Amino acid sequence: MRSVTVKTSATYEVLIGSGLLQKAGEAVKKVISPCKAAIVTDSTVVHLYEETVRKSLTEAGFSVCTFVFPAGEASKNIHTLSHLLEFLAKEEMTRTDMIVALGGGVTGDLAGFGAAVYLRGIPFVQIPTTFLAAIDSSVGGKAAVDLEAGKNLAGAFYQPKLVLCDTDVLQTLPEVVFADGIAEALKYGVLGDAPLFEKIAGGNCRQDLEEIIETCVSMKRDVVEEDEFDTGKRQLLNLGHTFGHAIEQKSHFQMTHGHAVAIGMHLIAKAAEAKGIAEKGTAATIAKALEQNQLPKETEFSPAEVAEGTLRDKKRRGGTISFVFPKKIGACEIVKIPVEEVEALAKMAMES
Ligand SMILES: NC(=O)c1ccc[n+]([C@@H]2O[C@H](COP(=O)([O-])OP(=O)(O)OC[C@H]3O[C@@H](n4cnc5c(N)ncnc54)[C@H](O)[C@@H]3O)[C@@H](O)[C@H]2O)c1
Ligand SMILES: O=C(O)C(=O)C[C@@H](O)[C@H](O)[C@H](O)COP(=O)(O)O
Ligand SMILES: [Zn+2]
Repeated sequence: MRSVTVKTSATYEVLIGSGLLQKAGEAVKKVISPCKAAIVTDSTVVHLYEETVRKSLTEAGFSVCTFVFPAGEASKNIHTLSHLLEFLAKEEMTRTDMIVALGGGVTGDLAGFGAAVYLRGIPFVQIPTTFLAAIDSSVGGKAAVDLEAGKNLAGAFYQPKLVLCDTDVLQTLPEVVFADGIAEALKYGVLGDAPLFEKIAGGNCRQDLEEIIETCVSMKRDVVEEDEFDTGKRQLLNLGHTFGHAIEQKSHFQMTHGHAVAIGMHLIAKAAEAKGIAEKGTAATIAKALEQNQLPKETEFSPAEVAEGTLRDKKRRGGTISFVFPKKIGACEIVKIPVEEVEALAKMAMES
């Protein structure tokens, strides 16, 4: 088993390895005394892993209730959050009780936000079950729901007490969902680790899962420890997300996050090359890696539509929006773009 320690406003362990679901109760008990545990999970994961986690928690002395919501991004909204909060209240959960987020990034973001606001904050644990959640969303404390107006527009920074990443559960992931995680893993490669990018681009990442998860989580840990509240360096983790989030919102959240990030990363690499920021060939290298992993690289939306969605990005400060531009595979920089130039940038990205 591997372990990464994250030291932010709260300090916690990310445990990565096989068989962790069965040991969840004992692992959680080391950081939270036996109490009432609300497992939050979706309509797919509940049938796969809820029983194992429930049994393990019960054997360790926790009493368990379960909140289930319909799987998918379309559930990551204020209505599901409201149902979750009413459920917690009905279950008479108190400040010493806890939430266990069992699922992908949608579950983690929703449950984390619920934990942050219910009674102004109760403890929570992340048990990621997608590759994307394992390498990215379960760590760092960003919790949110989408608004119709845009992605993750209501949320909080709220760190978990523990992250249990059981690599066995990734075996049941459909390839298309696994590919969502590959898009975020490629992001970590483009941001700062060219060998990681090469390994993932080759399309064999199911073989080195533990190592890849540890590498990505460690990179995220380094960034989040320096800038927990997203005022500077952490914005680098938004590579591909500025256009990507706009595409998700324009698709009414039908396109998955990882697929939208894949397109966003390719588009911004093309724009960076056209502006002379990125080394020639960077966008083509990213395009090839996406193709080899069955990920999309272009959008049907127009530059005007993408630009319109982009204006709601959280990196907007008054008249400018910060974009993350690749310089080459393994290095990126943040550049402020005036709001009125965003459509031209999107056009440059789509037409080059
Ligand atoms: N908080 C953060 O830092 C952060 C980082 C990256 C992404 N995110 C968010 O994460 C979300 C995307 O997460 P996701 O890609 O995990 O999507 P998801 O949670 O919707 O999971 C994808 C699908 O896989 C199913 N599933 C989950 N685990 C499974 C398993 N082990 N076997 C079979 N099926 C399984 C789910 O039921 C779902 O249908 C987006 O909302 C995105 O904004 C947040
Ligand atoms: O943790 C971060 O910081 C990230 O940016 C990771 C992203 O992969 C993730 O999708 C995040 O939720 C996007 O953040 P947002 O602040 O733009 O909503
Ligand atoms: Zn993301």
